[in-house]
This record gives sequence, C-alpha cells and structure tokens, in this order.
Amino acid sequence: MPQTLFDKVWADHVVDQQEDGTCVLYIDRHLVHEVTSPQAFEGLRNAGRPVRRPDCTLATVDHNIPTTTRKNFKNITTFIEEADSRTQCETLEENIEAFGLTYFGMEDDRQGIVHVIGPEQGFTLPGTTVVCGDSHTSTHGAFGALAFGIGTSEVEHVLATQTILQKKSKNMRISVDGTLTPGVTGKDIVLHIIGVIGTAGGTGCVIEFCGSAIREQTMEARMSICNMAIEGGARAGMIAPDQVTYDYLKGRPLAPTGAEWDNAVAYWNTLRADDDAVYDINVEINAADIAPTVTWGTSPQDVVAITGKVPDPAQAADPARRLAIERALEYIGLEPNTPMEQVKIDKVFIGSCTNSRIEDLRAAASIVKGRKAADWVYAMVVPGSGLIKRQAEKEGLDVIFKEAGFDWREAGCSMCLGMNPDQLKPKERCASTSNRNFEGRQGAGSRTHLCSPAMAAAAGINGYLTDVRTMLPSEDVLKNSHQPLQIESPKQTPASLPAKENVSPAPTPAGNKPAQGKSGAASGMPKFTTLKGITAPLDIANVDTDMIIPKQFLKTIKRTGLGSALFYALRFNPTNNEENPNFVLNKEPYRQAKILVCTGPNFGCGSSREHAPWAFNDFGIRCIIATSFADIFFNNCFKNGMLPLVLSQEQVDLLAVDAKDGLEVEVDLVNQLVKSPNHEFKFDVEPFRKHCLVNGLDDIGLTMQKDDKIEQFEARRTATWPWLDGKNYTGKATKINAQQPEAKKQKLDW
Ligand SMILES: CC(C)[C@H](C(=O)O)[C@@H](O)C(=O)O
Ligand code: SF4
Repeated sequence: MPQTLFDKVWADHVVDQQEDGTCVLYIDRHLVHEVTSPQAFEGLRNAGRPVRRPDCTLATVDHNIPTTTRKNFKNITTFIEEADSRTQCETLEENIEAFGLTYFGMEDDRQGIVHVIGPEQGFTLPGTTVVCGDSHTSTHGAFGALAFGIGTSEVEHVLATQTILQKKSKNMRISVDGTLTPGVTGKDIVLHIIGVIGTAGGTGCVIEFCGSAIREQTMEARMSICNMAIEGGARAGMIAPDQVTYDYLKGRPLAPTGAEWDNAVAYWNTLRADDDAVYDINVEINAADIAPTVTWGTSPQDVVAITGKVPDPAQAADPARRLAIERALEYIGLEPNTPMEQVKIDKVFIGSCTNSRIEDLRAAASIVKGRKAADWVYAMVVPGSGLIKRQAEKEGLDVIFKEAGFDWREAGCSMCLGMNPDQLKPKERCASTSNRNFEGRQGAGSRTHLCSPAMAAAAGINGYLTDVRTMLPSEDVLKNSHQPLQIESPKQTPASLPAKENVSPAPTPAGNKPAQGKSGAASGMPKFTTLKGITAPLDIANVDTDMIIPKQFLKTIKRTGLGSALFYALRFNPTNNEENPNFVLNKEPYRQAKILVCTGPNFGCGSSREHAPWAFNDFGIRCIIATSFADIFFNNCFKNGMLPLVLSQEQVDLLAVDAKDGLEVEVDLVNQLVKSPNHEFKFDVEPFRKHCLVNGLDDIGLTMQKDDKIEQFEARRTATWPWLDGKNYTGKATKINAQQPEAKKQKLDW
C-alpha cells in the first residue's frame, strides 16, 4: 500500500498496537522546558520512576527568563527577580540534577528557545519522533520528523517510558506551487495557508507541506512554516527531507558522522511520500497569490494582505462569523475597512520560535540598515539562542539594529507570550514575528499583528504596518542571507549546570526513591462514570487555552489551585481584579457549574498547557461539550479524568438553551448518553479512553506493563538507526539502571 511521509515515520515507531488502533509510539527526542515539566518530574518522584532515556532528552530554560544582559549572570537564583519564574527555573535545574539530564542553562551559549536549539544542535533529525510539552514542537517537522506538542501528563509518560499513547492522525497535504514574489517569506506562506484552511482546518491531521515553492525554502523558512502548523489546528506539520535538510544538518554537534552519516542519509532518502500515496485532505495553493501578510484580528486565521483592509463584519454572511469579527475588532481597536497600511503601531517584537533564527535577523537587519525606528516606536530583537546572538554579532547585525534604535536582547521566548517582564501594556499595538495574536497574549489588553521579520522591521521604521516591498534592499544585500548558522564545537561540557552554591538536589520523599524502574501499577486517575449538574453556556468560537488560563498562571509547579484563574481575563477586570458581572461563571447558578457547553467550534486551541484542564477541574467543571476540540486540549482532558464530549451543532445548541434556562444536564459515560429534562443524545467516545476514564486508569502504569515490547523495539532501533542513541553512551543508553543519584554523576557525552 502506498504510504505518505507521515505513514512511514509513524510505522517505524509503533511499539505496539491495540485493537482499537491506539498505539504505543516510541519517542526518539524529548525536549524539556521549565513551564510544563515540574509536575511531570513530581509525578515520577511520587511513583519512584527514573527517566528512561536521559540520552534522548534535552532540557533548557526559555519561557520565564529575562532577556536583559547576562554580563553579571552568576546563577538563576540571583538573576531572575520575579519569584514564581525563578522557582520554576530553579525547579527545572533541581530536576535536571536529580534525574541526570542534559541541560543548556543561562550561562551556556547553546541555551535558547527549545524549538530553536533542537535543530541547531542536530538533536532534531529526519525520520525521528520529537515531542515537547509545547505546542510549537511542530517546528521540528521541517526536518521530516514527526514532531508534536504534548501536555504535562504526557511529558511524564515520555520521561518514564520513552513512548506515548497515540491514535494515528489523518493525512493532509498542502501543496504550494509556483513562484513567490520578492518580499514574500515562509512566514507569509504559512499565514496565508492558515487564512485559507482556518485555525481548525488541520484538526485531527498531520499536514505534509509540499510543492515547488516549499522545496525552494531554506530550513529556517521551513521551520517557520511547520512551526505554525499548530495554528492551522494540525498536531504536526512535516516536510520531506532533501539536500537542503542534509546541508543544514551536516557537521552539527549531534548529527551522525562518517559512515553513520551515509547510512542515515540513505534512510532519510526513503522518507518521502510514494507517488500514489493517498491523503485524506488535499489543499492546493498558488504561490503567486501570496502577498506579504499580516493579521488584523485575534486569531491567526484573521489574515489579510498588507495591501488589504480590515474586514467589515456587516459583509459576513454567517452570523457566527459576524459575531467573531465584531468581537475581534472591538478588542483590537480597529474600524472596519481601515487600510492595513494605516494601522499605527507602538512596538515591534522580532523573535519567538517562529522567527528568531539567523536568517530572520538578517532579513530584518537588511530593512533596518541605515534607517531609524519611528520616534514613537519601541522595537526589540530577541535572538532564538545564544549561538544565534553570537553569530549575529559576528556579522554586525546587532550594530545595525542598535544604530536604528532597536533594542538588542538575550535569547528566550520573551514578548511572544510575556511570561517574563517583556510585555505590552493594555491597548499597545505590536508588529510581531511571533505566532499567536490571541487576546491578552503579549500582555493583558495587548494588540498583536503577526507578520514576517522583514515586515516587522519595516513597521518599526515607519511606525505603521508597511508593505515591505516598498523598502526591499538590493539583491546584493540579500545574497548572503541564506547561509545557515555555522556551529562551532561547544566549549561547555554537555551536561552543564552552573556551579552555584545554592542548588540543592531535588528532594526525594523518603522511601520513594525515583529508581524503582518498572513500577507497572496502573492507578491514580479520578474515575468518571456519570456527572450531573449545572451546565454553563458559552457562545465563543475558537476558545484558546490562553483565554482559558493566561500565561501569568503557568508559573505554578503544582496542578491544583488554578480554579480562580479559569477564564481570568473574561472573569475579572485585570486592573482592579473586580468580577465582571456579565461573564457566565460569575452568575448564578453557573458558579456551581459542573459542565460547560460551548456553541462555538475548535474549543481549546493553541498552547498545549495542561493548566487549562487543571483550571477547569479545580473550578469544578469536569465535562466540556462542544462541536469540536483542538487535539492537544482534547487529549489533556482525558489525562485528568475529564470528558471532552463532541456533539453535533444542533445538539449543542439545544443543550445550550437548556443551560441558559438553568436546567441540569447529566452525562452518563458508561451508557454514552447526555440527558437534560428536554433532550437525550447518544455520543461517541473512543473505547480505550472510555475504559481508562471509567476505571480511573493511569496510562503510565498501563504502558509500563509493555516493557518487554519497548525493550525489543529499542534493540531493533539501536541495530537499525544507531545514530539515534546518545553518542558515546551507546550500550548503556538503552539500559538506564540508575539509582538516580548515581545517574547524575554519569557523564552524558553526546
Ligand atoms: C508554555 C507552553 C505550554 C505554551 C505552548 O504550548 O505553546 C507556550 O509555549 C505558548 O506558546 O503558549
Ligand atoms: S510560541 Fe512563543 S512562548 Fe511558545 S515556545 Fe515559541 S517562543 Fe516560546
């Protein structure tokens, strides 16, 4: 049977398959950051489990850290002022030590945004499975890897078992053919695509990007495209590896070398779709139709060519769409029909895992060179990693930016989501190279316009959103902009923790040593059988997880206590914390709601933060009814004993009417029925998920019972793809028998 690229990579990683199609999938590469890992490590500790493959795990700090100069950096304890951010980073460092993992800390040039450093080091390789507790893991699909974001419970699952439980997604093919016009970049391609398919267009799918215009893209541009596959609703985006991929990877510290490189390339060359492979969904896009693109609203699908205008809700035929446009325009503070080039901005952010690589900085610098930022604009440039920063400085890009009045910062996520001090003030408007323009994303009340690095630079110079094509530099300047970042051999030792006095080993509860290995007990999740109660109605489309729980609440290292943060920006006035009396959860009887029914589609889109289901749970809501859910949120609910329930639009609308009348709804999972006094509907649920919910089974314990199969898979993996085991660690790598305190002493030499 002909296979797609996704089919092939998937098939090469199946450890075991159940009758209902649920697979145990082996994970080759696990990236870890400080926000989504503390609760996962805590889970390991409580169960006495070690990390199964430290050689396939790489950690860094990126979300919380300040991007101010590190000249006087000693350690994170003294450097990070904000207490919760500091605690989260310290907790990661303690966990790294206790579990013996490789870590790039703030004193290491290789530190940076997880999705920048993985590829940069050659940790990300074609044909691998890559996961991270972060939705933009899709970035790594640019290498022909199957890469997707996971929740914290799944982070724990991967740490413990190096596998994940998954059902196979559908195949979606997006082909971009023809010639792009000058000034149009990978970012414009992906913004345009999301405009075409919508933020739910790829739900349930892995997208393969192909076509002549994709082939011509550099690795940096391919990463920008796959990065935003998640904004198109897809779990992952992939591009078949080719010579461009190999040229980028060759010589990177963790890429295979010598004969192993040749064997790897021979395998990678098989990773392309068979000629007659069949896709469930096909989308064709003409490259010539793509202009430099910007967003006008509060969803990444709200795109328009820079030459276009703000849409007029009155022209929307669909009433739900009209409502969504009105809501977005009210938030973003724009009038219908305003030409995009007349939109005045306050700030510019050049950075994020979408656009902070060397090529992005070169593109922005080529526009900025010899010009000055508009005097009312503050512009910041945040390189994606320390190595990119160093390279940019070698090329003099920092000087170009500084001379133009742009701020030159240290590596991190920064104002992409503002978990650190880099934030917009309420109503400030920003041209941003990041990936999400959700309400409150860059700060409470912030207004974001997504665009390419060159477009953001042009906006910074003019002070208005600007068609970069009017400012393009000569061919000569652009000639060098495609040379990839050259990585010098790392100076630091691989497992680098700062020498600092006050990092104490992670506390290990007495009698609960994290090294018992094969604890296969399956227990620990709350059971879900029936649930009856007040049901809160909500009429919002594309409810994103930033809306469910804003960034400032992600700094906790616990799973509990988040109920009061649920829908924070909608429930409370951010300036005085007073309740908004109009929001449904502030009204009686909905303060007691146990169920939420949302009439809009694509519930839970965006970030992978498991804090979203934790917040619902803590509030007391354990079931959400909607017409469709984003994949990661859907999955995260099940991992917490919660039920995301899909019904038809008509059924959801009828239940919403009952909910508005204050009637109770009953969800009977055992018999798969939803009942209200007026209606009774049957619903579908995957048998394995139902089994786990009804019996309160924890996945990790279940998977550990398949340890023999995992070991067999690992033996085959070492024989077939030897470059996937941590180098100089082969042999020991597949058998971590560490008592954890010793594991930290073992030198992990890549
Ligand atoms: C913190 C993390 C869970 C989150 C994500 O999953 O995307 C963040 O990176 C984001 O961009 O919102
Ligand atoms: S989207 Fe932003 S916050 Fe999330 S990983 Fe990328 S840079 Fe960091």
